[in-house]
Amino acid sequence: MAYNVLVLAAGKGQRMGKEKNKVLLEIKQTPVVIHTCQVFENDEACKGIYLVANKREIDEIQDLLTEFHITKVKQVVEGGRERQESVFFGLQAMKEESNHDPLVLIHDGARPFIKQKEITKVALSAEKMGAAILAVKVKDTIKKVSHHQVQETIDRSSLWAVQTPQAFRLSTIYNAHVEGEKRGFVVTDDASLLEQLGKPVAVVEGDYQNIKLTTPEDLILAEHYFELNHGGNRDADWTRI
Ligand SMILES: Nc1ccn([C@@H]2O[C@H](COP(=O)(O)OP(=O)(O)OP(=O)(O)O)[C@@H](O)[C@H]2O)c(=O)n1
Ligand SMILES: C[C@](O)(CO)[C@H](O)COP(=O)(O)O
Repeated sequence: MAYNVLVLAAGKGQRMGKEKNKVLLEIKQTPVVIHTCQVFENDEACKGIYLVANKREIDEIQDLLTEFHITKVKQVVEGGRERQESVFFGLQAMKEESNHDPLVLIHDGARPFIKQKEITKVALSAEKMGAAILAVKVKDTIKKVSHHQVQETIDRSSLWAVQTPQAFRLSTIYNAHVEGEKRGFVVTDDASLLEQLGKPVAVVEGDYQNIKLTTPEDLILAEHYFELNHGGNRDADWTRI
């Protein structure tokens, strides 16, 4: 099973509240997005990385890719205003370079703790089912709230928290983005486009450690996950940033 991966790094990281884009923050002197790319660089099933970045950060990211020997990057693509647009720009670049219909994994650059096991699981599921996502069962009680009043408690037995990578045939997800644009779909993940078009999406159990670095407290968790996975170096000094 071979695939190309689209790594998304063109956000602003506003919820993180730091001076720089959160995917450029460092864990042990290595930027988050490089940690993410290294996972795919080391996966022999990954045949190409397409990295989507902010226009003003492309040169910095190109230098980082060289410095950290990320050799599988085929293109660094300029992102869009929203994640959905960034994905579409990345898919367009991938489609222009592909002479076949490869499996494509779409992954948040802000999720550096993705593991090989989950990548393989979601890719194999998509190869079989056409589309697959990683998700983990929610652990909290979820309520619908309006004006600080509980409206409804949602039965959590069927609720899952969705992660990335999300995996598809390139033509499937590219066409879904085109159709979604035509119909004015606004989505926060790519599988939603297929769902709204009535197409099936398989769910593969993910790993709770595959967190998306979003708010400052995620950085504390990231430091511990890094130690857990890379040995006990406490070099991740978030106060430096
Ligand atoms: N226009 C955008 C927005 C987001 N992303 C990427 O999509 C992933 C998930 O998005 P999110 O966590 O929301 O990142 P930001 O948009 O940067 O965060 P915020 O909403 O706090 O600004 C991130 O790796 C982010 O870099 C992107 O490539 N292009
Ligand atoms: C794609 C995603 O990570 C799945 O949970 C999530 O939807 C991204 O949302 P964000 O607001 O762009 O971080």
